[in-house]
Formats: sequence, C-alpha cells, structure tokens
Amino acid sequence: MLLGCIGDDFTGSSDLGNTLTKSGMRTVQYVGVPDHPAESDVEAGVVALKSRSIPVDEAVRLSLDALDWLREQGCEQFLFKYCSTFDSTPEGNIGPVAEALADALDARKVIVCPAFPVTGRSVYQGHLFVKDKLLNESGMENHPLTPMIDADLRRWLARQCRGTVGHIPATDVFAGPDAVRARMESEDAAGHRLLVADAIRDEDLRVLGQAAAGLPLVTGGSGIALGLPDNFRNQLSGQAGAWRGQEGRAAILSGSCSVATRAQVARHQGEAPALEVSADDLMSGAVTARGVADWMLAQDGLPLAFSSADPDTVRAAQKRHGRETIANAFERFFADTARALVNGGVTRLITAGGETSGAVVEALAPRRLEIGPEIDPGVPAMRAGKNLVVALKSGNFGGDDFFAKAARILGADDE
Ligand SMILES: Nc1ncnc2c1ncn2[C@@H]1O[C@H](COP(=O)(O)OP(=O)(O)OP(=O)(O)O)[C@@H](O)[C@H]1O
Ligand SMILES: O=C(O)[C@@H](O)C(=O)CO
Repeated sequence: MLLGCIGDDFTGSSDLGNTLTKSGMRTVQYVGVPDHPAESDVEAGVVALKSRSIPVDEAVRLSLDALDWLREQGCEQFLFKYCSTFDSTPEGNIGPVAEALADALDARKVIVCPAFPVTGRSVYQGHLFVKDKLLNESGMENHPLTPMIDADLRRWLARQCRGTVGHIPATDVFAGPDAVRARMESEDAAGHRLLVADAIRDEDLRVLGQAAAGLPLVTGGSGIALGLPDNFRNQLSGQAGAWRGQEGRAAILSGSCSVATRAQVARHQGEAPALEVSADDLMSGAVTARGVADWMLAQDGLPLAFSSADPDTVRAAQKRHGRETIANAFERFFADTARALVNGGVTRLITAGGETSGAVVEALAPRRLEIGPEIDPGVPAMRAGKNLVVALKSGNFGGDDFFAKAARILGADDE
C-alpha cells in the first residue's frame, strides 16, 4: 500500500475512493480499522471512520489507530479526508485530528484544503465558498450537527488547534508547485504547521498535489487527492479493477436533511413509493424499523424511506426531543431498517447522509468496500459483499435524479 487515507465519515471516504480510483490507484475502503492485513494488490487504502461528530478525544484515538494500521501496511504518505464543507465545530474534530496525526508523523507543512470544484466548493483568500455563496450563507449554517457559521477557514481552524494556522494564497498556487513549496517553507519558518491552501480549479489541486510529493501528511476534501496518484505513478499497476453490477431488489434510506438530498427526495416522491418518518413518530414508537422495512419490501419499484426534513422542522424536533437523542434514534432506526432490508432480499442499497450511511454500513459490517463506477461527482457505486452493492451519498452531492440513477448503475456491469 502506497497511500494511506483516513476518512472522518463513510460517504466522504467513498468520495475519496472514487477520486483515487478514477486517477488510477487500486483503492479499497475499509470499514473502521481492520483487524487483518490489507490485500497485497491494494495501492491506496481508505480507513473509513465515523469520527466527524464524536467527542474530540475519541476521534483522535480512532484516527491514530487507523494511522498505526496504515503504517503497518507500508504506506509512504497519509491523507486525512474531511468534508468539502469543512464540517466541524469550534472544538473539532478536524484541527485536533490533523495535529495529532502531524505529531505522530513528525510532519510540518501540512496542507489543509477542502476544495472540490466540480461540486462548487472552492477556497479563496482562506475562505470556503459553496458555489457563489460563502460557506456560512450556503445552507451549511443550518446543519443539524455541525452548523458552519464562519467561512474563514484560518479563523475556524485556529479555534480548534493548539498551534497557529498559516495560508498558501492563490497567487502562489497559480504560480505552480515551486511557488507553493516556497510558501510552505516561509509559513513553516513563521511557525505555522497547518496551512490553509487556496484552490478554485482542479488544476490548482493538482499543483498542490505535486507540491505535496514526499510530505508525510496531507489533509483535505477528496479534491486534494486529485494530484497525489501522479506522485506514485511509476509504482502503480495501472489496473484499478473491474466492476460487476448486482441484480435484485433495490431500496433507498435517507436521513440527510441537506438541500440536495431534499430535492432528490422530492423528485423521487413524485415517481416511486416513498414513506416519511418524522422525528415525533420515531420517538413515540409509532413507527419502527421492522414496520418500515416490511412496507418497503412490499412495494414494487424503488421504495424510499426518509426522515429528510427542512431546517425549521429539524430545529423544532431538536427542541422537543434533544439533538443527540434524535440523532441516535435515527441512526439506530436506519441501521435496523437496513439490516432488515438486506435480510429480506435487498441487494442494491442506496443511503443518503454521512451519519446515516455510517450507521447503515456499521450495521451491515462489510469487511471491505470495493470502489466501482462513479454515479455522480463524489459518489461511487461500491460492492459491499458477494450479493450486496451500495451507494453512500453525501448530503449535498448528486443531481435531482440521483436515486434512480444510482439504482441503475448499481445494477449494471462495466461496459
Ligand atoms: N426529521 C428529522 N428531524 C430532526 N433531525 C433529523 C431528521 N432527519 C434526520 N435528522 C438528523 O439529521 C442528521 C443528518 O445527518 P447526515 O450526516 O446523515 O446527513 P447530511 O448531514 O446531509 O450528510 P453529510 O454529512 O454527508 O453532509 C442526522 O444527525 C439525523 O439524526
Ligand atoms: O467532501 C465531501 O463533501 C463529502 O465527501 C463528505 O465528506 C460529505 O459528508
């Protein structure tokens, strides 16, 4: 294994797996820290953690465990993958995890770049934009778990860190890898270890990737991985692996309340059987995982069960029941429903939302996820077992027709 990656959630890890596979690295996603060695043909290993919204100490401990395992597999460089919308709180977990990994690797000059231009995430003057909006005006300020209320990544990250945060401005990135390396030197000399890097185009990310050759630790969204495979080019087999689709029943579970998911749910509701699960019904016990799975298994077509709701509804429900209580209850609900669906014969499972997908994948506990073709930017089809394929969609990814498209691609072989 050449590149060792640690993802702070499951959908985000599959996004990274997608980028690396498309760039020609044979990539496997692991569900948590494996208790077995990696297969010898794996060139990039992504250890997917569910560490984005857990207590800081736990996120650090899990990430260091993942690092130990990846080091044992012989990795030469490490990548910490977080969300392209920098999902975190003033306490963490991005800053503390990045600092702990940097300490363990004795790394200085650590790039921090969540840019992912194809989905509209760019970093300019240290600020994160989602399309033409600053992060804190993009809808992310309403996120149920990690409301993003500051678009200045340097300021937000500094709140989470022990050390100071530096900057690699766009002027250097546009000037190429040598200018970026020179800027990293001067920021290092000024005592800054974590360096927020501007990037507005894929070519900027490739420049950062080139500049990062030989550095032990890189951090960012999946975009930062665009340029990394080239640094290993002469060590790669050139065979990313063939994809085999899966026939059989398909179903969708959506716990994501993000803007893109709500549009996908609205579109799907008009075309196929869909069942809404409200927080009140879940908390009162009026709906159960068993009941919802039975309903889904009884439908023709592509059934959807969703809790996706608008920000006002989410806020009101959180006020009534408590944010953590609801989050835990929905996670348990989606995990149990997924288990019942797979036991009931579903072979193609589509999930929306990072926390939701994490709960589902942990419940199904596949040993590894093999990355297949891209469904929409940032979302690959994946094989989770002999008879099971999955698509784990990040909240804000995918076009309005994502669900139907995902079911189709999960069912088809590579051409
Ligand atoms: N109807 C609802 N009322 C209140 N909270 C809800 C409701 N439905 C879902 N939630 C909460 O919203 C959160 C959704 O998080 P999740 O990570 O699954 O989606 P996302 O944030 O859109 O995805 P991503 O992390 O990929 O951006 C969960 O914590 C869940 O408990
Ligand atoms: O980077 C992204 O936006 C996604 O891969 C993700 O992590 C969302 O949960």
